[in-house]
Amino acid sequence: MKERLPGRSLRLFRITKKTGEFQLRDISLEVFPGEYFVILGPTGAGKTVLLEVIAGMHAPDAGEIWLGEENITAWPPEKRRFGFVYQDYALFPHLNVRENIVFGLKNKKLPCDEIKRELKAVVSLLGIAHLLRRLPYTLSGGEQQRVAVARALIMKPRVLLLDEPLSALDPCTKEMLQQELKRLHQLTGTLIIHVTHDFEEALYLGERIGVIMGGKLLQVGSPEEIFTRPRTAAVARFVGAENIYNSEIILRGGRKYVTLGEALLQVETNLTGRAGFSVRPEHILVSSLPQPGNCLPGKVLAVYPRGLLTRVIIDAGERLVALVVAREDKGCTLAPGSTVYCSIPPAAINVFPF
Ligand SMILES: Nc1ncnc2c1ncn2[C@@H]1O[C@H](COP(=O)(O)OP(=O)(O)OP(=O)(O)O)[C@@H](O)[C@H]1O
Repeated sequence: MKERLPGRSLRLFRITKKTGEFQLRDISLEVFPGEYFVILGPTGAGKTVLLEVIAGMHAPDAGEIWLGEENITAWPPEKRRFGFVYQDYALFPHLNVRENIVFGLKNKKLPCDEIKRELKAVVSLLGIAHLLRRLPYTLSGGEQQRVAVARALIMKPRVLLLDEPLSALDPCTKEMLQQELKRLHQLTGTLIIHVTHDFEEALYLGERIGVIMGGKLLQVGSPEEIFTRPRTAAVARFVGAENIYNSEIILRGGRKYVTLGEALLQVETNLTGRAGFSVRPEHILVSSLPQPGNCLPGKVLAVYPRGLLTRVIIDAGERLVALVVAREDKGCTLAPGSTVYCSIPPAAINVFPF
């Protein structure tokens, strides 16, 4: 875990907010000073509503928001001094890039030379000096988003809120901007809360990730934890662990096992009784011969080549999805109807409470 920076953490205590039919439910969370925190969830999960409650655009129905030692729940957005960057950039269309960026500082009636100094710094940070005279409609999506980030950063926000800032960009620009956001965060040490539905983006950027679904914060943890140790079937499914089952935990000879079809698979867990478990497709080793350890026979149902990886659907008593690197399929014939053996190391089996 990264060393905590001095400064103020942002804490949410039991936030509830109803908008129409939808409700944010009892959300508690602490984001640490200088942290890059990603809120990850599917469409309609409540990510934007949560971000807008944090920004002060909506008052929560219940619960409190604290910044350091101050209860800011009733503070209007301008008093919070949080930056907000939208998915669609929301630049003022009639102002050029320079005017867009300095808009907030001009409103604050800062002296001209101070505005110039701040502009120069933020423009060089984002590499957009050549764009200053352009109008927003002449900019690419990536350029517009850089300008939107500059406009937020120049205000030296106490917290920077990013609402799906990369989702309208092509994959190449998106990757470049991801790297820039990481670099900007390292340089400025600003506490950032970044909302996305894209778990690869969350894995790359988040120092910690909170997964939200149906208005509930289901899990908060490091990217590694969320990716390999989801604590519910819903989170497991969302982060791409396609093999999800329920089982009784069976104790035999001092070891614990779960059942998959007819097979017993050894697991590493403190849980007892009924439990769920998930296995990521890329953690299943498919071979033509039985292997030592957790290994179950199966019949190939379907094979879908996907470039370097092949997606294999196997009937192993239960439906199993494996992703195999073509060169590493241990010479077995991956064709529908062929018999294969699936090895799943105990460490690759994520057991969670039922
Ligand atoms: N003002 C409103 N009135 C009624 N319902 C609303 C309002 N604002 C949001 N909602 C509903 O709340 C739910 C959560 O919306 P929100 O925009 O927070 O989702 P999201 O997780 O950001 O999704 P996306 O990734 O698609 O942007 C949705 O079902 C939405 O229709």
